[in-house]
Amino acid sequence: MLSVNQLDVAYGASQALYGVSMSAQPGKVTCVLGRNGVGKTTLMKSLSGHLEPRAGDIQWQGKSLKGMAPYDRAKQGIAYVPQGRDIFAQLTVEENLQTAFSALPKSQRFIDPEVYSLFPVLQKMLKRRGGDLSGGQQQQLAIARALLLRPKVLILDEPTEGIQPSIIKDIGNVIKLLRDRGDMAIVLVEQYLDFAAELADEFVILERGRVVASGEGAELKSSEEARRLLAI
Ligand SMILES: Nc1ncnc2c1ncn2[C@@H]1O[C@H](COP(=O)(O)OP(=O)(O)OP(=O)(O)O)[C@@H](O)[C@H]1O
Repeated sequence: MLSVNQLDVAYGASQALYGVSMSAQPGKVTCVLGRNGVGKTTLMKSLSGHLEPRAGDIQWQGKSLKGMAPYDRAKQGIAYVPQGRDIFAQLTVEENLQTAFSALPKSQRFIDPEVYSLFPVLQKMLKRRGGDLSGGQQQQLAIARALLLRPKVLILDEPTEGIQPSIIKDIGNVIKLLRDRGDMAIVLVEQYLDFAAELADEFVILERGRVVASGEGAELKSSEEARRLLAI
């Protein structure tokens, strides 16, 4: 289990998270929801090791991740797909996938064909440059690259942002499939309540850096409070 306990995170003098606690379990999708600027990305960057909290702790399988760099967290199986995707525009799709290899032992440095069965479009585009892909295809590439790490925790920061509906549906199906395998904890940041409600087993809602609601995914669809907190 990934557990976040009383996390405070600040950018210099400006505090972005206040006493945030949450957990994510294998075989479940945990959705982190909230409007723009409430601290969702700050929380994800703290999980991935790109930001070090001012107070509180993050534990994976009972061990603190304090001070552990993103690269070492990736080696521990914590994979992060950032908002904006971070695809290398000048590298081909294949080369983008291969950038995952540096965090893998030599025996695992190959592109698992499963990635192509999850995202068939990538196989067709292996020699195309990352920058020539559509936003949706780049998102699929970023998720595929993270999956090559054989993650135990998969962190997806707004994978649906700016993406056409058919690809959103495909990404939703992949998330369900990965969840149903039972060995991966998925943390999904979302702005769209309907997409989140369809996938969430658990949820937390942030407002101004604090957790203001949490519960079982099944409650999300009918939750008036969720609608109020997420309405623009
Ligand atoms: N690099 C930074 N330096 C200073 N303040 C920052 C920085 N990044 C984010 N913030 C501030 O921290 C707060 C939380 O931002 P964050 O990006 O985590 O929110 P978010 O919920 O992910 O928003 P969005 O949905 O727009 O991505 C905001 O007030 C934001 O202005």
